[in-house]
Amino acid sequence: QSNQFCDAGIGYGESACGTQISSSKLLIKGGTVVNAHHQHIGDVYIEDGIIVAVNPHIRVGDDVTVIDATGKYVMPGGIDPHTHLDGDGVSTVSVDDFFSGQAAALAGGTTMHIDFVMPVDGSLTAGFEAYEKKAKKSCMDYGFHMVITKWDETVSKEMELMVKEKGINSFKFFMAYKGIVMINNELLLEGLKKCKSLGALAMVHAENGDAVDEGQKKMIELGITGPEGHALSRPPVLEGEATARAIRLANFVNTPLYVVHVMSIDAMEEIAKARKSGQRVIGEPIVSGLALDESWLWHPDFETAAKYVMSPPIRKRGHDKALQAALSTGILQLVGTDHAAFNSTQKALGIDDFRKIPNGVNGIEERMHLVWDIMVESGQISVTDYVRLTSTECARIFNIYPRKGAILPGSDADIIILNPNSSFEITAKSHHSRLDTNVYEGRRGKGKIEVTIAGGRVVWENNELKVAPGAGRYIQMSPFSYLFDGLDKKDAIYLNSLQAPVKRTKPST
Ligand SMILES: NC(=O)NCCC(=O)O
Ligand SMILES: [Zn+2]
Ligand SMILES: [Zn+2]
Repeated sequence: QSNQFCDAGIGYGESACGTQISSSKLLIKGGTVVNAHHQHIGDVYIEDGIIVAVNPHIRVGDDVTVIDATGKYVMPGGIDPHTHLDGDGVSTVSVDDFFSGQAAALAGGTTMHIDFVMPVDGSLTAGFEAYEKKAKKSCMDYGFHMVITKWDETVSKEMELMVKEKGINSFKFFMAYKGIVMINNELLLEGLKKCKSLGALAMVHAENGDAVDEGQKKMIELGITGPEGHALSRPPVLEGEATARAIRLANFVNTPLYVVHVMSIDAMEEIAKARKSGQRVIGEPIVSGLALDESWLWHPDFETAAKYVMSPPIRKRGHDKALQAALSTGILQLVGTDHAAFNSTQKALGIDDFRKIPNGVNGIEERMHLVWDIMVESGQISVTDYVRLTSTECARIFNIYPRKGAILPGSDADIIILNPNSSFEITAKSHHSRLDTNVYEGRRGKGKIEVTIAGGRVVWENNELKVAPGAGRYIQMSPFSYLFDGLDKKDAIYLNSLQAPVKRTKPST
């Protein structure tokens, strides 16, 4: 398999890179075109990066590049709602930047991702500018969420600026990582209120950070310093508690909530309960939570065990199956990756103390294949469901549908062609991430993404990547997605119910 993209580490320029196929007119012929609500056999015609027509038979001239998709699925490119490219760990920076991470994504059928911007010294503006710079080398489209780590008038004003001028429509709050980025209930409440007023989606990393801190100290006292201590120190109950708390506070404020990386039955059941009661809560499992179990953390080889350290931890067998079932029944709505790539040398920072192992696993390249294999091949979901969970629902939640997440006239030409009769194999040797390891090493499955088209250009074909830095665009996302529809009515009903204060007589003296 050729690895034909330019490596930022060895100094690249446009001329050194594989050039992206330049034909501005493409016809994808005879495939099964799948959208979230419908599938049919047909042709897709693309001009200048936009889908122009989707019809049973489209005739074109000689100047059009034709791709035969007979017997294959033609679907919207994946959108990964949760990545950390070029991301700051506590003591080290992840190895995949906006070029290598995106190249890997494209090889795996993902054509857009939404990354988390960390503020710089508490400043959202400085954080945004830093990520704008990091993302200059992008070879696919991307958007940003913004992390909130402190609260004051400046942060509140900057949130407004991010939404009104910078195209950000979601803010993330860490309920864990005590002493680093963890926020308390008071800040979470302020943040939820501000999000509501801006029509921005509040997102939470839901673990009880105080209890995690306690759990970590206990493990070290017991002499459990290896990667298994990571799982033992932050059990599912702490994820369930924080998820429940965030859900209740969002309910109190009457604003939608997005729970990132749902890893446990405990958290999933809180989301199920809230959704059943009518609350607008979105649950995002990630591919590692669907595909792996915690037993790896007990592996006798440190390097092997450490590569599975992420937070919340990958759980015991049984949680994976429950999360899959929750996806198939609509309790959970979309799948992310939380791609945060730290290599073996970086993971070895925690050789004597699991608390120092950088948190994060790969997934940006593997998500689309694994979700197909685990969910579609197993018969748990339909092909239309697959499109919804990997692309369309993300586009809807972050208000970029139908520009993204659909194969419709007028949509961006971000498309994959998947051959259900072919197979994939995952290895660190052949993957496109800069990581020297892969948590899915050796995994095989059915269904292979043979072609990826991003912005109307064929960037992955015949196991070859043809990408160039600078081709990706920043996608601005506007506030007030469908999740906000009608919320004001609930507020009005509540306010009306307060209009009749109780008339009390004063006690006679
Ligand atoms: N998840 C993880 O372990 N690392 C990335 C940061 C986060 O999302 O918590
Ligand atoms: Zn997180
Ligand atoms: Zn994350």
